[in-house]
Amino acid sequence: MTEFAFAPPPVPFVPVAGGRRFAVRRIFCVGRNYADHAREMGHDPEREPPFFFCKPADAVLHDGATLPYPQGTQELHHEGELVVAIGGAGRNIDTGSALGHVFGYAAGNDLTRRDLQARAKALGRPWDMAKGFDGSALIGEISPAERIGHPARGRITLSVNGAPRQEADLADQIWSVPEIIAHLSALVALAPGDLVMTGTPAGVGALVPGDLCRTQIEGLAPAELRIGEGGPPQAG
Ligand SMILES: CC(=O)CC(=O)C(=O)O
Repeated sequence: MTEFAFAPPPVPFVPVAGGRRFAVRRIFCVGRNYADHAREMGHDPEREPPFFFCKPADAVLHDGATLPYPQGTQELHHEGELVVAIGGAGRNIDTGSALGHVFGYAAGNDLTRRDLQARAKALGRPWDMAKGFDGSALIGEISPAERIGHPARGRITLSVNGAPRQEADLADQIWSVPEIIAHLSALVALAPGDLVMTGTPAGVGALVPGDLCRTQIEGLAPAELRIGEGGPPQAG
């Protein structure tokens, strides 16, 4: 058998409640999925179909991790989000069967280098370097759908050092989880290991070294990270 030129990298994973690991394949993110957040970013929520961007699988950060303040930015922002873990393959999935492709749910934080994003938007360039940097995808422990069902409503909050910054209800999402899966699977074939970060409510804001940032969603394990001084990410 032909050998690899170097040892294959470790498989990124997210812990699952009860002890297993969810191997991460890809991370998709939905943009502007809460009307109030779309408005705070200067957009009209009524007229826009969902759009997607990606983060690398190895951008995953576990609950309890310290993220050294990322390089290349002066404006690191938090975005608390519901994360959907895909457990069943499919494309062109209809909304009626979409939930059958879901393995479970987690709380997460779509960390964003807002200054780089603003520059990319102004120049009509991709968001990859604003959204897909090392440690940019905090994903909390996954609760399997077979245990908790499929949360269509419930409080989602994000706090920094205990002070509330973001608060909404999952029912406020413009596009529901089945609709997101239907739209996304019309663009790519979904597969077990894919994660979908489903968008953030209003109230995004800056994080600085020393901050403790916690995303909490009713019925799910919280996802927390601390911001450290600059340097490579450290495991949780
Ligand atoms: C404007 C954004 O940063 C998009 C996004 O990540 C979200 O709405 O969530």
